[in-house]
Amino acid sequence: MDHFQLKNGVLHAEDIPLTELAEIYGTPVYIYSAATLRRHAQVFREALKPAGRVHLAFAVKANPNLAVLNILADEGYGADVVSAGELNRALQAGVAPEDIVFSGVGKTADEMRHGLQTGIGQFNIESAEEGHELAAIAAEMGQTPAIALRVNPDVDAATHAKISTGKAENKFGVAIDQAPALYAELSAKPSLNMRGIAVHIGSQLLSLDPLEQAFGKVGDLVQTLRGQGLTVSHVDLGGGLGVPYAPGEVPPSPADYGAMVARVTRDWDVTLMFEPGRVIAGNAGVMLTRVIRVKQALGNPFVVVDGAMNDLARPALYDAWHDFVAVQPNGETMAAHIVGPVCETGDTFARDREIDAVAAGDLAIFRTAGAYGATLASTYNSRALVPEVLVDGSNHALVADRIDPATIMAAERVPEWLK
Ligand SMILES: Cc1ncc(COP(=O)(O)O)c(C=O)c1O
Ligand SMILES: N[C@@H](CCCC[NH3+])C(=O)O
Repeated sequence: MDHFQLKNGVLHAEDIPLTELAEIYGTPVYIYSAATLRRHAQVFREALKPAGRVHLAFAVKANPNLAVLNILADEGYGADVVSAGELNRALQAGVAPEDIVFSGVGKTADEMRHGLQTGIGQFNIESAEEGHELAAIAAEMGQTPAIALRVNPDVDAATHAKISTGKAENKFGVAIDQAPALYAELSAKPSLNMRGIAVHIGSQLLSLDPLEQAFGKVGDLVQTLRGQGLTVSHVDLGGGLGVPYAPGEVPPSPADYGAMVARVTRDWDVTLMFEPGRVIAGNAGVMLTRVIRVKQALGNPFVVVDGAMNDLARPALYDAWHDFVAVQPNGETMAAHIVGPVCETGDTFARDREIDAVAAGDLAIFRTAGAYGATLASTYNSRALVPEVLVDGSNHALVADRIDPATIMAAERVPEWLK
């Protein structure tokens, strides 16, 4: 069920009209629905019931807001983190250290120490170099962290090139053919508890086939490793499940995903781990924006909104589609380009799109902005950092301030010698 719905002609977030939220918090602003987050967390968990022993870790990168993480921690989710900053957020939100998985190709020595001091549940290591470095640091600290080796199965996830991670040319993981030798080498290190394999081939996947192909290769690897007398008790299958953005886009349902996972992993006898991000948070958020003006042009008019590429970067980065919907639709439509005020041609949300008719001063939302939305925001063009609001039934609260350019400027210095 969609928690952003029209009631009496006005789009609401749960029980609150978006007109009211715009009045209170200003625009542009991200609005999250707590009910949607909880429901998605529950649906995903339910979908994986047939797969047996599972550990769910929300991919913090998708939406690191502390209020969002609190909700997911309450739903029993651990956290998949890729930096000390994300690790600290997860801890602050109440995620137990043992439920935290540390992924990423570029963990620094300091970040490894921090993870070890904190007692996180698992490091997913992505190279021989990283494995040796972590072994040395763990030995120094007298620890034996649990480790999964992330493999690169060389499978085409059929998603945007910039969010594909499982092809041989991508920087992620160890080539799957090299995994047996490296796994054996690292298993011999007394300071590492080698316990599993991790895989994540990309994000916004719209077909289960590449996932099934990758998981099949991982299953073969598990057999090979066990055949070598090595222990494999955990397999982390990553995230990646897509969400519908554009009309006609139909991603596999969590239930279909769960059924495929259960079928492919039936004989593995491991604890399965998952790192969902977008499927939990994507549809739980919208970006609310106000039309500054409608500029007539040679072709279709430009609808200039007060949200920009620095607030919602996905269209500029990946040519991504986000539905644009008027908060108080009048039943008419118009063909237009939707653009922000930033001085880049790439600050374009849509071209020649048939949208709800809007005029200067009207409110509208970009849908499906709860994942990789606010977290990718910047202050480019000295714009404010976009704020975030959480709605929970008839409650609403600012969960991330609008950081204005003066605050950013206050953190800058002109050296004495230039004065
Ligand atoms: C290692 C890892 N795990 C999990 C995720 C979350 O992916 P998604 O948001 O597509 O579920 C990502 C991002 O693609 C990732 O790189
Ligand atoms: N930022 C990307 C997803 C990146 C996934 C990171 N592993 C997006 O908005 O689609």
